[in-house]
Amino acid sequence: MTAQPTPSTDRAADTDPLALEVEHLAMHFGPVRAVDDVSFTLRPGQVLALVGESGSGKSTVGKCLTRLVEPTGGTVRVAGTDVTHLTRRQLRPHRGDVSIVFQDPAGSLDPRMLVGDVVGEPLRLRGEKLSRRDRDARVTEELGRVGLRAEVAQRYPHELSGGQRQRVSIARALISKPSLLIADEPTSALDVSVQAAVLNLLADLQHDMRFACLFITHDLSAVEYLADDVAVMYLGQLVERGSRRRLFERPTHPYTQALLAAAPVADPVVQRQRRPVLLGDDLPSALDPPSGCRFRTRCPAATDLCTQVPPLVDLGDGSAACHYVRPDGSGPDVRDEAATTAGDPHTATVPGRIPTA
Ligand SMILES: Nc1ncnc2c1ncn2[C@@H]1O[C@H](COP(=O)(O)OP(=O)(O)OP(=O)(O)O)[C@@H](O)[C@H]1O
Repeated sequence: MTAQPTPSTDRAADTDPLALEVEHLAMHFGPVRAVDDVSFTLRPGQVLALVGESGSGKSTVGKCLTRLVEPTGGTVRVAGTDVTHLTRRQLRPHRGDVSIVFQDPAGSLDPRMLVGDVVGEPLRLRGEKLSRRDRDARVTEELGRVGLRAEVAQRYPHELSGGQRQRVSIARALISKPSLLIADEPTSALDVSVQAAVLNLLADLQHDMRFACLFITHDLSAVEYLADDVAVMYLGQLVERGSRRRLFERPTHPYTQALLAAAPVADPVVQRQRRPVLLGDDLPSALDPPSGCRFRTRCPAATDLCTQVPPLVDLGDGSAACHYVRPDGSGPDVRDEAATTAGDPHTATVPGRIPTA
C-alpha cells in the first residue's frame, strides 16, 4: 500500500496524540472470549461507530476502555497515556478524560442522589477542589448545555422522564470535559419519540466540544447521521473499518454486506430495492468461536482457505479481515449470493466450499 499524501488541513492534527489507541485488546470472561485481539485508533474529535450483532462484544470493548472491566490482554492509550495498567490512584488525574453514557439511564443513575449531585460527582471523584457555589455553577452550566433547567438539580432521577434522565447522564459524562466519550446504545432504551432529540443533542455537543466518540449502536440510521468512521465487530473481533460513506456505499467484508443488507431503512423506496441477506443461524458461541475467519460458518463465500486466520487488508480508508478482499476493495459480494437461489453461479465456482450449517 503506497502512502497517501496528507491533506494540508490534517497536518496539525497528525502531530497531536491520538485520542485513543487500542492494541490487541482482549477480554476473556473465563472461557468466554468476549473480545479477542481488537485494535483500532481514534483521532481527536473523530466519531467512530462500533456496530455488530448483539453479543459481538461491543459493550465489553466500551467497558474495557473505561476500566469498568479490567481487560485480560492488550493496551489502551488515551491521549498518549497508557491507562491499561494504572492503579486506581494513578488513574485519578485521568478520571474524566474518558466518560461513558449507558443505554439505560434509569439503571446508571443512583436513585438516592439528587440530580445536581449526580452531575457534579465526577468533579469530586477526580479530586477537583471546588466551593459548593462553583460546583453548583458548573452543574447549572452543564444542565443548560443538555437542555435542562437549573431547577432539575433539586430533583431525583425517578422524577424525570426517560429522555430527561438520559440528558442528565450526558451532562454527568461531559462535566469533566472528556477527550473521549463512549456512548453505549445511548438512545435504544428511550421512547422512539425522544430518540431523535437525544441523538441531535449528542451530535451538537460533539460538534461544539470536539470530543472523540466511540458510538456503540445497533441503529444504522444513527450511524449515518453521527459517525465519521464505522468499525464492524463480529464474535469478539473487528472485521472491517472504513469511512462511513465508503462503508455504506461499498461494504467490503461479507459480514458488513450482510449486516447492512439486513438492516431496515427508513426510505420505503430504498427498502423495496434492498436484497435481503439472511444471516441465517444465530451468532456462534463466544465459548468456542470457529477457527480461522470467525464468520466462515455463516459466510456464503467461504472456502476451506477460511479455516486459516484472514489477513488484515489495507483499503486506504480502513481495512477488512478477509482472504478474498483485495486492496482496491473488490472481493466477494454476498448480496448477489442472497439474491439468487440454489445453483448460484458464484458459489458454484468457489472450490472447496464449506457447508454453512
Ligand atoms: N460479565 C460477563 N461474564 C461472562 N460473559 C460475559 C460478561 N459480559 C459479557 N459477556 C459475554 O461476552 C459476549 C459479548 O457481550 P457484549 O455485551 O459485549 O456484546 P454486545 O455486542 O455489546 O451485545 P449487545 O448489543 O446485546 O449489548 C457475550 O457472549 C456475552 O454473553
